[in-house]
Amino acid sequence: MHSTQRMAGHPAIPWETCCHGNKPVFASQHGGRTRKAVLASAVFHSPRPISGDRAPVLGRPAMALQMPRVASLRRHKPRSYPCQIATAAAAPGFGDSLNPRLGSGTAPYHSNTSPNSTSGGPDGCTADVSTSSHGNNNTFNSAGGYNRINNNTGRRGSLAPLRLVDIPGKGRGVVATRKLSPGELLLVCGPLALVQGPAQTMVQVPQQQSAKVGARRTQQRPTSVANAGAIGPDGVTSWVPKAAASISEAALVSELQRLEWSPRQAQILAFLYRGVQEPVSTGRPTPRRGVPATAAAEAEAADNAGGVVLDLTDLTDPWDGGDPFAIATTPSAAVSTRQAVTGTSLTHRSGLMAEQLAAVVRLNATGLPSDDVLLAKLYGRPNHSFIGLWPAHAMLNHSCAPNAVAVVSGSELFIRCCAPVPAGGEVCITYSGALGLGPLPLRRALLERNHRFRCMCPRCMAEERVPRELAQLWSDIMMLASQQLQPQLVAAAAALRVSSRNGNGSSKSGNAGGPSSATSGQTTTAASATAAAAVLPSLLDVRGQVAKCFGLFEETLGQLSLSPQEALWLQASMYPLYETRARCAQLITTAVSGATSVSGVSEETRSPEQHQTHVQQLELADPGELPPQQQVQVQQQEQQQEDINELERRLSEEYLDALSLCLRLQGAANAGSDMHVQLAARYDAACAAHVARHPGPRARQLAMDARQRLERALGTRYGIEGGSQFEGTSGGVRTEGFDTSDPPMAEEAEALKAPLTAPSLEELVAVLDELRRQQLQP
Ligand SMILES: C[S@@+](CC[C@H](N)C(=O)[O-])C[C@H]1O[C@@H](n2cnc3c(N)ncnc32)[C@H](O)[C@@H]1O
Repeated sequence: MHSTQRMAGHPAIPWETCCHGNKPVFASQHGGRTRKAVLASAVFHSPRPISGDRAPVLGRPAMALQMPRVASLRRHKPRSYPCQIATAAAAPGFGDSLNPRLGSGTAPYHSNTSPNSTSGGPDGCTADVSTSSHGNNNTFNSAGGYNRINNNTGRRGSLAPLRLVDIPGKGRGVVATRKLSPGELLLVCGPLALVQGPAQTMVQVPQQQSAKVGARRTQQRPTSVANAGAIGPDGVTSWVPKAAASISEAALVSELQRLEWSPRQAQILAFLYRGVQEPVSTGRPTPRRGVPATAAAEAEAADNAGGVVLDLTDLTDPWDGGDPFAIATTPSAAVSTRQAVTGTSLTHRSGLMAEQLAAVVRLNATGLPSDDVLLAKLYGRPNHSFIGLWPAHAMLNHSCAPNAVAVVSGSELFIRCCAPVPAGGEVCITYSGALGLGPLPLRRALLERNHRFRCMCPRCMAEERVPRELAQLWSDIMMLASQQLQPQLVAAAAALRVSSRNGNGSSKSGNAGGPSSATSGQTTTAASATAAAAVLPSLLDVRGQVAKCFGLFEETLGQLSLSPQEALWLQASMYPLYETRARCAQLITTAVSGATSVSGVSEETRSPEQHQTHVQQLELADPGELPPQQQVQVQQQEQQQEDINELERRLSEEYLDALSLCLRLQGAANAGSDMHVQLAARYDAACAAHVARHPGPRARQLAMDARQRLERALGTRYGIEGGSQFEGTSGGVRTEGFDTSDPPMAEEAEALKAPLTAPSLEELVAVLDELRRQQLQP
């Protein structure tokens, strides 16, 4: 099981001496005490080369790592496509969607990705902006108020002072005319058209095995931290319904063709189509993908939009309140894009032909395997896969360090600020989903391929300054992590699952049966402990390699002159490595727990009656009254237990540290995404389990810190009623900055509070707990 990949020139590392060749020393012939002693020494003496290893100096050949040459990043074919809404949402088959802009946010480096503190800095996209030729700024209240709410429900609209402008090199975009803060609700958008899949009431997470381990352990002793805060044995963290349907762009095109259009909706559509036609000149100009319009259609589209100035507020509620459009359901989704597009070349009522409608959809639509799971649960609604066109949302440009996040709930799309935006700064979302947590070449390739522009956001610019040799080294490290270390972890996790299943079965039979079944139960438990121990060498190997990669990466990062924010962004681009580290630490914790779950070979071979007597002796007898030989035995066992507890505490802290760093990186580059929230919830649960098992001031501090970070992540995505991190917000609607001396505005602000009241932290945490309980169910 040992990997042969080692850092060149590094001496054998101490823990290798604990493994005889490739054979684990934890084989059953070792006595319980011996096994534990070896186990403790193996883990305690594992290498700590994080800062100790020499880093290559700049210019040194990048391949300091001995690893198989792997396909270059550029040739690496991602398994799924980015989506416009930052999310980890990945559902089986969704990546097969015909829509290249849709699909899961699954990171390409691992078969399943887990889904980061909300420390994401300002986007800095303060590009020279000029007032839009399209924008009608009359409705904007320069006193700092929101724009009008133009619908019957009083829900949809622009809630912050935003302005639609022309941004050089990007077409149109949205800027803030005052400072915005994380958690602030910016836009509540209604769709122009929406296709939803069938209702999904079941939220299934392929993490059950890990959860079962947790359930079993809780019967024996306090919750294991590794299981309480699990990233999951396969790194799957998504709460997305399993049966999520794949909906193609074609379904949305059909829906656009089907709808009865008034001139207003036709204008909005033509307005969106203009974005398809306009050339983009950022960086290296790349060809736009817009389908050349026929002269007649172009003239008609121009006519429809011509002279009409649409503002952001005109786009937030295309159907003027309510849901006059019927939400289409999936049958039409079965139509392929080709059929839908070539089958009809009719000019649409908007003046656009089917090809042009398809281009509008391709460039502006958004779809996911599920709308927001947490909100659906909170409001008792089913989830739906969907593809929709929200025109106001479609005005937001992309940044790899987004400062806004979009959340779809039912037919509504909410946009919240997720990192501070200075007055005049551009408000950007990410189009990359989880793939945003990858390196520059990968992000660029995907954006160029799917969206036809070259991203020049501050994060990309910082990463562009990294010397070629280092970029190559980092890319090699990522390849090692994804192509070798992660598969090794997946195999180890599978072996642990099997061992825990055996252990689970044994404890049942031991409880239910008579003496003979108890004996067989103990034997199985011992076997499962041995199996858990057998996984450790492979895990320790991964841990050593990850630590070396980490040392190299962090040291080379230190050689660059970067601001703290830039350093965080670059670390976020190596997220898979950080995640591998956390996962490895988690699995080691689980394996060690499993390996130490029986207390020795002598116990294994005792008869049930002998065992019972022994337990009573240990628990009830005053050690002073025991015969000397037994006193020594009791002391030895107590010492062993202390050693194991200390080992578990250190491993648990190592896991929490790794998880904490992952959370920080999510906050820097993916704040307010569902991945961020899920990870924050896991960190919170893991810290709570840690403090239960290893109480003390440090553990309590960790738990408090985790709860604050969860609150921040939730507040960023959903807004929190009275959240401590979000002073100035009221029910998710920020009232500070509103000119309350203006009576109509104050009224509107008041009216908004009711329908948009944000959930409280308690409500959200209760839903998170409920989701976790569902995960624990077999
Ligand atoms: C959903 S639209 C955003 C609004 C668009 N700018 C418009 O005028 O209609 C997506 C398109 O905007 C442009 N875009 C978005 N983000 C960009 C960026 N960071 N740099 C350059 N172009 C960008 C690309 O042409 C992309 O295909």
